Amino acid sequence: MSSYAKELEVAQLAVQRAAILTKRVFHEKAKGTVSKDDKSPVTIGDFGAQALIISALKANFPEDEIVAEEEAAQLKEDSNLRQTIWELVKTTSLEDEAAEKVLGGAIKSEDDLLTMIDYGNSKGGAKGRIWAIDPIDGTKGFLRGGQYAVCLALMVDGDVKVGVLGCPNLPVDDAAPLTAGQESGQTDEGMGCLFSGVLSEGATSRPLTTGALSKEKSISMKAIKDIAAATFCESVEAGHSAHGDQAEIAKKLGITNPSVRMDSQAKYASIARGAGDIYLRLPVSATYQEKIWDHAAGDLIVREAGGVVTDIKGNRLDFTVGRTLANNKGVVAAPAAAHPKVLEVVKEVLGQK
Ligand SMILES: Nc1ncnc2c1ncn2[C@@H]1O[C@H](COP(=O)(O)O)[C@@H](O)[C@H]1OP(=O)(O)O
Ligand SMILES: [Mg+2]
Ligand SMILES: [Mg+2]
Ligand SMILES: [Mg+2]
Repeated sequence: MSSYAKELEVAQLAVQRAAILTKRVFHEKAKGTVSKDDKSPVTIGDFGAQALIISALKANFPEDEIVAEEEAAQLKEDSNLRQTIWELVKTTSLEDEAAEKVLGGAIKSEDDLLTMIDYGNSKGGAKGRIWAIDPIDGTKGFLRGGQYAVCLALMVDGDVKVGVLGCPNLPVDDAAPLTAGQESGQTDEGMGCLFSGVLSEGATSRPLTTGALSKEKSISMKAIKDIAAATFCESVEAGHSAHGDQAEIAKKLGITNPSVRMDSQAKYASIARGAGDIYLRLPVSATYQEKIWDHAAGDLIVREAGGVVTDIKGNRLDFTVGRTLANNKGVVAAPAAAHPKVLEVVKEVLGQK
C-alpha cells in the first residue's frame, strides 16, 4: 500500500477532471463558441481547471495549503467571464459516480468558484503539506493544439511526495515517438496520458480516461549507452529557455538528432517514459525565477523514473523557498548515468559566456 495512496488517487482524478474541462474549452474554441481571441480560452481554461482541482483538494484535505498559479481578482470584476467559467465548471464531471464522490462532487455556487480559486494563494515554504497547481502549463501549446499539461504536486516540508501530470495531447503509448502535439490536425484518438510519481515508489503512466486504473504501467527513462545518440527536449518559446546555448551543449555532446520542441511539463513526462532522453532549460533572463508549479510534478516523475534533475549548477530543485525556485537557475534533467556528463558540458558552455 502506497504511503500516499489517498493523495495519489485524489490527485489523479482531480487532474483528469480538470483536463476534461481544458479539452472542452479547446474544442469549443475551435467551434467558435468561445472567443478565438488568444487570451480568453486560456483564461477560461486556467480558472476553470484550477477551481475544479482545488475543490477536490479542499474536500479531501481541508487543512492543506495550496500554491496555484491563478487568482480570482480578474473574475470578480468581469461578470461575463465569471459566468462563462461557472457554466463550464458546473457541467464538467468525470461521468463516473464513484470517482466524482472521491472528488467531493461539484462546486456549489459562483461565489464558491471564486473562493476555490483564491485558496491557491499560499506563500509556500519549507513547512507542512503544500500542493502546487498549474491548471494549464504551456498556454501557447494549449492554444495551438500542441502540448500542454495539467500539473499537480504535493510537497511535505518542501519535499515533493506526489506528482501528477495530465497531458491531453501526448500519446497513450509510452513507446510512441516524441510529438509536439496535434497541431497538424491529428485527432484525439490514442491521445491523452496521465503520468504519476510517488516518492520512492516509482513513476507510472495510464490513459487519461476514467476507469484506466487497471491500465497503469510503470515507466522508466531510457538507458542511454551513447549520449551522442540522445534526443533532447526544449521549450518552443525562445523566451523561456536559451535555444542557442542548448544547441551548443548538444553539439558538444555529439548529439546530432534535432531537438524536440514542446511546451509545458510534457517535456518531463516524455523523458520520464523514455520517449526522449534529456531536458535542457537554460536561463535566458538573469532575473526570471522559475515557478514551483512549473516543475514540482515533473521533477519527481523524472527522478522516480531513474533520472536526475538539477539546476545549471548541479543543485537539486529547491521547493522550500516559496512560490518560486529562488535558489535555482535553469533545469538539466537526464538519466542518472548521463547526467554528470551533461552537467559538465552545461557548465563548460555557460562558463564561456
Ligand atoms: N523568462 C522565462 N523563463 C523561463 N520560463 C518562463 C519565462 N517566462 C515565463 N515562463 C514560464 O514557462 C512556462 C512554460 O514553459 P515552456 O516554455 O517549457 O512551455 C510557463 O509556465 C511560463 O510561465 P507563465 O505561465 O507565467 O507564462
Ligand atoms: Mg506553467
Ligand atoms: Mg499556467
Ligand atoms: Mg501562465
